[in-house]
Amino acid sequence: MHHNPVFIKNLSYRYPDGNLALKDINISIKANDKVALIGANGSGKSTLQFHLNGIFLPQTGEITIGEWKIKDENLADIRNFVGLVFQNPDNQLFMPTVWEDVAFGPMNRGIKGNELKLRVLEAMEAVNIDPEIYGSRNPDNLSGGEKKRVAIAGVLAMEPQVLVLDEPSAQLDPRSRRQLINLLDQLPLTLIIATHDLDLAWELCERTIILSKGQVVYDGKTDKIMSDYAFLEQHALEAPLSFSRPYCNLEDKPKLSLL
Ligand SMILES: Nc1ncnc2c1ncn2[C@@H]1O[C@H](COP(=O)(O)OP(=O)(O)OP(=O)(O)O)[C@@H](O)[C@H]1O
Repeated sequence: MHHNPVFIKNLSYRYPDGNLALKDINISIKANDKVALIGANGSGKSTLQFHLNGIFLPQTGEITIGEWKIKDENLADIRNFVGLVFQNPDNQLFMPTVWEDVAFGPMNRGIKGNELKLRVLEAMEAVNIDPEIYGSRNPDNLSGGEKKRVAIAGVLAMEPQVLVLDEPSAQLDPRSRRQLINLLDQLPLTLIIATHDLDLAWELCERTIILSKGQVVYDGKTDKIMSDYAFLEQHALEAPLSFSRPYCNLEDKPKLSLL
C-alpha cells in the first residue's frame, strides 16, 4: 500500500496509429513534491500528463491518483484532485468573459454565491490578473501570456491537490515568467511541470524526471542532472543558462558524468 498522491506503475501507451509514445513508465510522487518533467520534443511529456487526470486511460499498467485508480467511474473524483493546465490556453478558455472562465470549474461543482466569488478573486489575484481590469474582458482578446495566466487561475479556482502544467512559461514575458515561478514556488500543492525551460525546472523543482523516446531515463535530483552536460546532450537537452553561465569564461567546463 502506498499513500503518494501520484503513483504510476508499468504504464505504456500506444496511439491508434501504432506509435508507442510511453514505454513502461514507473513514477511515484509524494505530496507537495515539485517535479519537473523534461525531454525533447516528442519524448512523451504531454502524453504522460494527459494520463494524470484521465484524458487518456491507461492501456497497459495502472495509475493511482489520491485514493482512486484511474478508470471511467473515478474520473469525477480524479478531476477534482488533479488540475491540468494545457500547453495552449486556447484549448482551455471558452467562456465570454475572463470572470466566467475562472468561475466555470467551481460553478460546475455546485459552488455559488460568496464562496464562488471569493475563489475567483483569489485565483485571479494569485496569477496577478486584476479582476477590475480583466474580469469583463473576452479571453479571446488577451495576449498569449495573459491567456496563460487566466487558464492557470481557472484551474486554481478548483482547488486541486495536484497541479499539472504543460509548458507554463511558454509565451510569458520575463516579468510574468518570474511572477509565475514565484507563484508556483509558493503553492502548497504537488506540482508536475512539463517544460523546456530548464532554468525554471532548476529553480523550482528539486526533482527532475527526464523522458526520452517514451522512457524515463533519469529520475532524481535536479541539480545533479543539470550539470551533466554529456547526459543532457545525449537526450537532446541543454544545460540551463543559469547553470552554465558561471563557467562560461573558464577554458575547462566541469565535466561531470553520471554515466
Ligand atoms: N495523436 C497522436 N497520434 C499519434 N502519435 C502521436 C499523437 N500525439 C503525439 N504522438 C506521438 O507521441 C510521441 C510523444 O508525443 P508528446 O506530444 O507526448 O511529446 P512531448 O514530449 O509532449 O513533445 P513536445 O515537447 O513537442 O510538446 C511523439 O512521437 C508524437 O509524435
